[in-house]
Amino acid sequence: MKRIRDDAMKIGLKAIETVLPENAVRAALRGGEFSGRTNGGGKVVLVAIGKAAWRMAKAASETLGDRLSGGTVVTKYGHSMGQIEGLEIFEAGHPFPDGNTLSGTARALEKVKHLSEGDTVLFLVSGGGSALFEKPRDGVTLEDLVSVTDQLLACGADIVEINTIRKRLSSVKGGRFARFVEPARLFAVVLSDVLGDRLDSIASGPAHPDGSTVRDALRIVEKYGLSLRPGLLEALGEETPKELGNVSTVIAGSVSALCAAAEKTASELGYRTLLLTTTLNCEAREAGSFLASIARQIRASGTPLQPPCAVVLGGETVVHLKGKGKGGRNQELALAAALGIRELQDTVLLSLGSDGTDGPTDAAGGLVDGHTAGVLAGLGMDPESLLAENDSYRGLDACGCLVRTGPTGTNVNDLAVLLCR
Ligand SMILES: O=C(O)C(=O)CO
Repeated sequence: MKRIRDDAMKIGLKAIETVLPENAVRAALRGGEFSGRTNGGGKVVLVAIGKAAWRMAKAASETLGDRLSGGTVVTKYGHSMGQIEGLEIFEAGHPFPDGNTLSGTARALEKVKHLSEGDTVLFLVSGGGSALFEKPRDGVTLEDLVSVTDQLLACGADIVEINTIRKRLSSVKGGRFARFVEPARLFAVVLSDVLGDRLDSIASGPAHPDGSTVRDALRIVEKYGLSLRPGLLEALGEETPKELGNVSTVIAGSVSALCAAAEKTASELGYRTLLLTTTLNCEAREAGSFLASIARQIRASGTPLQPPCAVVLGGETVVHLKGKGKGGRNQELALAAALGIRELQDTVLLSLGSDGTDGPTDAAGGLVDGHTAGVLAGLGMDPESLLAENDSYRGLDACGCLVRTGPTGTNVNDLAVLLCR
């Protein structure tokens, strides 16, 4: 089993490497679209927002050198790795915006305020941008934003719903930042952490026409019984830009790129590949059992693929916590799969978060095989009880099946790879 476990790790780590912010930004800036846009001269001013902002900005600064006329980076506390020549760096609150969010954003706006038609704003966007890039709409306070974010995070709303509300309380979200920089052009490089790569939802879409409407926003308020004071309801009633004429966008990293890279390595290692989905979004343990059923089918009848084969999935599963244990969605998926592939030879399942952090643990996910359930039983642990207690971390740790990568610096959802040799 060692060889196939090693193959799974190679596939997972190489896939993450492909979507590291540095690689993603360099590839986007070397592409013809950006060069074509900036060849005619004019200033290029950088604005980088999100958890990967520092690393994206560093790569842009190294790639563009003195073509950059300064800029601003706003990232989460602890995510800056020092000064970058010519750029101002702010660290700020996440998931709740704070005073630094507002001052970092104000500086960014200041620098792009008086640009002209031949100038370009290089806008580097990554997950977390909603909390880190903010200028509240007139009449909306920082305290309002914190209270609304708090309600939205607690009520079970998904990221598209959460950001539908955030956009309307903001002067920079929902396409309004792109309007602000007019007549300059804006070139956005986006590292997507939203399933389906909805550009109007990633970081609340500061430079993308907003696909959501006032009606959607009001429906969300009603659905979750949000308590908003009248001034905020008024802000929700104002429509966001639906068309922008000054923006080009490249999605430089996403779960699709993560999966494509996994398929490529698997195929180089001699596996037939099948990309099953890039929008996996169900309960983690159900995804694990489903993948185990596919493994059994492959072993029994060579369908849908003959071994050696790799089935690749991307997305983000959910866990509805019932127990008091410790774990994460990837670990729970792996543990459920371990039960289902019990005693299958040459079969492994890897599930890991591309950011290197799975739930409130130091692991990125789990790597299990046909022996894992038996090993757990030998240690006196019952996989079913571990699952019932949401205690996947303890079980996988005990049998050496946790994957620890440390923080990877990127964040494009999760990857699962089923390998059968
Ligand atoms: O809106 C955000 O900040 C997210 O993390 C989703 O992109």
